[in-house]
Amino acid sequence: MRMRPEPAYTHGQPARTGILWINLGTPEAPTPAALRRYLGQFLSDPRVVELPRALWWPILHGIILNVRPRKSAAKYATIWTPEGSPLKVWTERQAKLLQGLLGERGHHVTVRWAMRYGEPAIARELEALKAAGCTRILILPAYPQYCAATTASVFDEVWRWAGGLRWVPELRFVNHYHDDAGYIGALAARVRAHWAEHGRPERLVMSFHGMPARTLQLGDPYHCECRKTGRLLAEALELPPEQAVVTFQSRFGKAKWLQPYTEPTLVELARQGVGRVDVVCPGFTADCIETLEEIDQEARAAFLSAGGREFHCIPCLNDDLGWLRALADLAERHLAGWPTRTPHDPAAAEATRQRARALGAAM
Ligand SMILES: C=CC1=C(C)c2cc3[nH]c(cc4nc(cc5[nH]c(cc1n2)c(C)c5CCC(=O)O)C(CCC(=O)O)=C4C)c(C)c3C=C
Ligand SMILES: [Fe+2]
Ligand SMILES: [Fe+2]
Repeated sequence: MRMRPEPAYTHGQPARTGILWINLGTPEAPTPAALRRYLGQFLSDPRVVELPRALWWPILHGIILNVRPRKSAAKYATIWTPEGSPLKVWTERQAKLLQGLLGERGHHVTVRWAMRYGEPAIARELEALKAAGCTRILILPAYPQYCAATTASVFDEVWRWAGGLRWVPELRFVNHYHDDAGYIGALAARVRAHWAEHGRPERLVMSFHGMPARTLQLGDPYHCECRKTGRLLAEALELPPEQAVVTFQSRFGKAKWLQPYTEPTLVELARQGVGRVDVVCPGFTADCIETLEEIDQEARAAFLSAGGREFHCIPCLNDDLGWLRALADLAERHLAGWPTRTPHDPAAAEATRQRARALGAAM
């Protein structure tokens, strides 16, 4: 194994703790070129498309990366903000707020954020935490439901980075929080706030990102965790089971995906005479193309043209304070045993800086 040389000036520095908040990633711009780069990286991940390379490569490079970037870019253009892609804007803001909340609680931790695909890359942010003296790092994916395609792929990337290090920090990984009481409570409060302003729907559709159906048979807990989140949210809202529906969106490719599918379910509800539906996407902790375009634009149009009267897309958790407090609670539980309330020692830090200067290191 080849290990990169590492600066010795961090030796003896008091242990610092870092948290890396990680989301999926998003294109740099709503353009075909940026989408080709993003989709190329995303769809080359063997955790995402589990086909043999010899079979998948010609399809990806011959068809998908020639057709999809233009179509997807046009969709991204409809949701783009002056600050960039919504997913990136929210993810960054969540990290800042988490840092603030943990600081208020007296924790000396450094929170940074990263994207699994594109920038800021996981390796770059882990490197930054290490350079800041973090010898303990909590890996916190922005996915409440565990899925091999998302959560495990984040872990792969962390291990890849650690594999090239001489001094590997202590690492902890948050696997999932689909049934966390704080997360469910924040979702329920979000839905209730919407209802307080807009009245109640006839059905609450809880739409999660889909996955190929075979991953359920192969042992991925994702489907079960989505169903459980859906059940707990319906219970928290005291909804009778017939008013709450769990569905799966964003089908990709020709294979069978987890069912029921979101859009056909909404069309069927409209045809049955359901006038108003509200859709909430509990698997997305931040609004993104999947919620702002696929649900709020495409699914809305499908429901209304099938005879539905009123369609509400409830915003994701984003920068909701109740949610961020729940996230801070979750982080605190996972940090247990790491002495994060020990203040940073200025004298030791100065000694480290002097040592670095003596070693000629750039600080
Ligand atoms: C929240 C969990 C997610 C799972 C599980 C997931 C699986 C999965 N996704 C694709 C293909 C695409 N997903 C796309 C966007 C996208 N996916 C998630 C989350 C999950 N994906 C998010 C948060 C986003 C939004 C990104 C953004 O920029 O806003 C896209 C890109 C958009 C498009 O071109 O349609 C694709 C493609 C597969 C194949 C898959 C599981 C096998
Ligand atoms: Fe996806
Ligand atoms: Fe989509």
